[in-house]
Amino acid sequence: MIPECPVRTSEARNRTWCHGQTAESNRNRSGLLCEIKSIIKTESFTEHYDLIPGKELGRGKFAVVKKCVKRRTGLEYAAKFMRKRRKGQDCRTEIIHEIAVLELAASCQRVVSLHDVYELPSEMVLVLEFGCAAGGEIFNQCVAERDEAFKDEDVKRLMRQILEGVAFLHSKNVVHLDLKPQNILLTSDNPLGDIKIVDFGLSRMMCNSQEIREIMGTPEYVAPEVLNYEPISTATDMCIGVLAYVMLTGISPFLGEDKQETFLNISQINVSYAEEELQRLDKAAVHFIKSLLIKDPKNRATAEECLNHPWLQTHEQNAAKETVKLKSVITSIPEPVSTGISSQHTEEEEEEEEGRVTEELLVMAAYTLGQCRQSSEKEGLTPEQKAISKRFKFEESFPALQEVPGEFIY
Ligand SMILES: Nc1ncnc2c1ncn2[C@@H]1O[C@H](COP(=O)(O)OP(=O)(O)OP(=O)(O)O)[C@@H](O)[C@H]1O
Repeated sequence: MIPECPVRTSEARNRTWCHGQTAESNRNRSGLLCEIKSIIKTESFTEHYDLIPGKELGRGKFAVVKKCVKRRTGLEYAAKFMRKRRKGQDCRTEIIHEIAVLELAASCQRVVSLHDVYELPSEMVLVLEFGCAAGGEIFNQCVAERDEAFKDEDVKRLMRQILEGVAFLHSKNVVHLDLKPQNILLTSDNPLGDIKIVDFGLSRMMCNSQEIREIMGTPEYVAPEVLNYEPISTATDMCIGVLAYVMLTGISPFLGEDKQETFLNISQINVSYAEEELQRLDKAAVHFIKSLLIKDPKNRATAEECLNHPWLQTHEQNAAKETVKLKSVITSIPEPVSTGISSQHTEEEEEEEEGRVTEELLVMAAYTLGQCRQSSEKEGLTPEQKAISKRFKFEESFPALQEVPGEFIY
């Protein structure tokens, strides 16, 4: 069952992504959507919005994102300015696709929402919600010192939300293909808010009859099949395992001394589970990561499966599941033959009984984990292989793999 992604409004829930068209006719051959519902405004952007001077929210190779205020309402937004031509190539189609994907995900609260679209002579401007992404990138906490970094409980909550967003996208056959800490924003950083997924510039629509093979992504987060030029699928997004590793430890598991070493680490799934930062973690968290850092996409856990992973269950959910299991074990035990001895329990006996039940629950939980670990080792999950990994360096950011003609200069 696809987990229901929190929706914004009932109106948003009813939005369709392809007005009067089938999904097939709205998709071109490379997995790009080509129809949008948004009205592209051609009047002057600055007539309606004031750019906040000096407030650049972010910059990618394709875009610069600036904070702005809508004159009519006084509300704040993030304006993403995207150049239409990049080194002589018309990239408008890619921008239209990004708009279409944002429209498709309009009912999912875990995805940034699109407010307005403008077309200027050389750029398109995507006016995105800002207030809900005011806490910045989760990258900042990933590179912070341990005392300022995410607590394990925070990672669990945020990871659940990321997976809700990704499961929603996958249910619509969209693969993001660039999930990394820079593309997961927070609604606030103190107190820690909720996540918003941004940047659908590399995303693609999947369809059964068509194989997509493209070289794209960011080196540390790219999946082995992308490096091997093998077909891309929703499993390609499950580099979420890398995200979980980074969020929990501050270490980028595949990062090598240079790009080649990083690629080698990825293609061999050269990842160390012996790092000190991993040793202190809940075993279920490590098992979660192991279920995703797998070479064969078919063997990786899906977003839905991840959402049901024991690590991401709340204490209450885990306890409820164990109680159900225990009840089924108890009911399967045959009734004892009556001996004529009174079966009435005293209060002390009942208390003792409860104690035994708790003990039994703990044993069952441990057994479940042990079993999972054994089976994943059988599936060929890497033993403690030596990997070259290290903490992030602020200045160290690889360019996206895709050959992008020219830098975006704004
Ligand atoms: N809605 C938003 N609110 C606040 N900041 C944002 C918002 N959207 C994007 N940003 C910031 O701007 C950065 C660049 O945006 P985005 O990733 O969409 O651009 P891009 O050119 O497609 O990037 P890349 O080259 O990494 O693919 C983000 O990493 C984020 O820090």
